[in-house]
Amino acid sequence: MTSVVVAGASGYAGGELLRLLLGHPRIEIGALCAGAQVGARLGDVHPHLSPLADRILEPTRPEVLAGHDVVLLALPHGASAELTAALPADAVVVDCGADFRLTDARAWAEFYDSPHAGTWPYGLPELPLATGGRGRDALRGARRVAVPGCYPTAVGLALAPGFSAGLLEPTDVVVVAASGTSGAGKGLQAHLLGAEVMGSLSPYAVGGVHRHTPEIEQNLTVAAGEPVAVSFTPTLAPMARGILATATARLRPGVAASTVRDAWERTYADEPFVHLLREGRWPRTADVLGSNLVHVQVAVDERLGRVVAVAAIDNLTKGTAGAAVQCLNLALGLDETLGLPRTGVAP
Ligand SMILES: NC(=O)C1=CN([C@@H]2O[C@H](COP(=O)(O)OP(=O)(O)OC[C@H]3O[C@@H](n4cnc5c(N)ncnc54)[C@H](OP(=O)(O)O)[C@@H]3O)[C@@H](O)[C@H]2O)C=CC1
Ligand SMILES: CC(=O)N[C@@H](CCC(=O)OP(=O)(O)O)C(=O)O
Repeated sequence: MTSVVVAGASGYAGGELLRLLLGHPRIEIGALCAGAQVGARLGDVHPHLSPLADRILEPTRPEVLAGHDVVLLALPHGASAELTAALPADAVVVDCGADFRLTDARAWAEFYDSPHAGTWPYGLPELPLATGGRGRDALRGARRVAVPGCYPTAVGLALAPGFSAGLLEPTDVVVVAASGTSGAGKGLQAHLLGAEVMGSLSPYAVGGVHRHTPEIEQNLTVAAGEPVAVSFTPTLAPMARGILATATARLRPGVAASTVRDAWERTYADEPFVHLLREGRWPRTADVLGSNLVHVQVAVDERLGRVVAVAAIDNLTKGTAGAAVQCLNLALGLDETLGLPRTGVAP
């Protein structure tokens, strides 16, 4: 068995990590670490995790994290670099935060307003690379992994097939995506949730300023092999979980609708978690809840010569914790799908 410590165990992403790890056949759950809630019973923080109810939250210190084979970090941005520096080089560290996702230090400084910690292998196994192969090629055996942001996962998987097949113009990409409130973490204020979020759809970070913009561009640039620019607008939706990303891009001249469908079919034919829906069916957040699935659909707006691609994920599963477990599996040389649900919860 492989021992795993979870830092940020009292948060939403930490709770989802533990839910998945409880069903993983090769993992033994070690220490559960937290910040302000150190000393609390896990059952009081996450009542849905009954098998771990009597476990006590421990401080997030290097000496508590060390001694485990795998360290899963689900902490606020900026906390990972110092902690990781104190850990053995051969421990597998998988970071759900943003600190090590971007390759461009200038983009990091612009969007995060802090020094760039560095770049780790990027945890999107399905992302087609311009050089051939997929993101997973860099994750097998990795000792450090940066788990993607939830919006970049949905948008990247919606559009990457068109960019890697050279079908789309790189300069006119528009994305609008809606997220459930758990995307904001437990810190989202209760009065906002009750009075203002529930019962309304609310755009935020409008005008190209959301910090996932450079990460979305980075992923599509990797797929295209040339710089891709994206106009991205996120929206907060009155639901606990789920992301629905709707992305449109201009087709290069002369590209036929059948070529578009073929590119998406070829890209996802063998992907265990990406399900390209039958033509005419559209992704819905409810269909992927609690699973590591990505539902994708694509259509051509023939009048305007644009592709419209839609992806749905559960932001806490494929958008964070499921991706972390998928990367952990690859890093450890295990079957990539171990411990990861491929069925949702309905209704
Ligand atoms: N929610 C989502 O959909 C996604 C989240 N992520 C990323 O995952 C990470 C965690 O997010 P999320 O779970 O939503 O956030 P939460 O706010 O729900 O949880 C944050 C966790 O970090 C702990 N923590 C906070 N400050 C410290 C500290 N100084 N030292 C030790 N522990 C600390 C908290 O512990 P305590 O409560 O005890 O203080 C809590 O366990 C973030 O980097 C986030 O960006 C990534 C993709 C999607
Ligand atoms: C609804 C909501 O607020 N969502 C978060 C994204 C969560 C995520 O992916 O997290 P990272 O912070 O790890 O990049 C946001 O827009 O900031």
